[in-house]
Amino acid sequence: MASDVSHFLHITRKRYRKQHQRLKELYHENSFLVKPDQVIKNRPLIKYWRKKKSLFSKFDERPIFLTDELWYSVTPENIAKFVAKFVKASLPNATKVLDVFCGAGGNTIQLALEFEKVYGVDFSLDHLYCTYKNAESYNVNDHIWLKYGAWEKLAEKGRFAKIGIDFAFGSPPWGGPQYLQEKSYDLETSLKPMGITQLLRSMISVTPNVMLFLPRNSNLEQISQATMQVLGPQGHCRIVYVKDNGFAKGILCMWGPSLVNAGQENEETFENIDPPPPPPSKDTVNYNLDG
Ligand SMILES: C[S@@+](CC[C@H](N)C(=O)[O-])C[C@H]1O[C@@H](n2cnc3c(N)ncnc32)[C@H](O)[C@@H]1O
Repeated sequence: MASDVSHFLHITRKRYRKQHQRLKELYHENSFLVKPDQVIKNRPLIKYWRKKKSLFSKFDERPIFLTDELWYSVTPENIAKFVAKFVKASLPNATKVLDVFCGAGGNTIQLALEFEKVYGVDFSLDHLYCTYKNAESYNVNDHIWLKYGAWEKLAEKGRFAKIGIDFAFGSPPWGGPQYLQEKSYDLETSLKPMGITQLLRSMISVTPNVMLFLPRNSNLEQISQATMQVLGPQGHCRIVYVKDNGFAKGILCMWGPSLVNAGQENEETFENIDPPPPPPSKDTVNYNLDG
């Protein structure tokens, strides 16, 4: 379905004139469209180009839009699909969900395939535009509502506190591919735009059901500390290690009783995330997704 420019200009209000104009230009120039014969000049991006269909399975069928930064920061489709299906199974009555750092829409799109309304936030207009265009390629653009702005400011103003968000997801910037150079990733100083305690607090102010996608070498002690600081000594966090084709991709940290108690408590390892998992149940001990 082709959209006209008026369909996504709600990303910026008329009063943000510069951003409004920029969005119109991006649209008219079809900016950031990845062409099939594109020459990737930025060498570190070549490895992402080679596995582009793991980022968006529709790469060869439908137009996909990515900035250089998004090539390495978009959530691969099978992980995003797993997240969306896991949340749907844990919170079957949820209707409104929030993706705090929506980037290229990897998570927003999969959430929109499961839930009625997905709010996406990003402080990059180029990225919001990519989210919208990619959502169009997956025919879910009518389910998404995009908000331009820095999350810390929107949270401080309580922008999403009163609209009844059922679940909030966040894949915050890890600081580029060099995040693995730290033996133990410091979640208070390396995570952007704020440390884990502040980020969790800001998301919990919107909904009790929160999930973050974080580096696999994250300092778990800091997650425990953040949980206690924000939720008190009785607070619980569940950590799921995500592996794809045998490679650890990151961890999913979740808060809120429905997410924490779905399936088994404590830690699990998820192997090869395609095909999507069965709905979590109390009886499930480990999800073996190797097929
Ligand atoms: C790791 S990417 C998210 C990838 C996304 N989940 C996807 O699948 O495409 C992080 C995103 O957060 C955005 N971002 C960084 N700091 C932000 C802030 N303070 N407020 C809102 N968005 C921010 C960046 O522009 C980037 O698009």
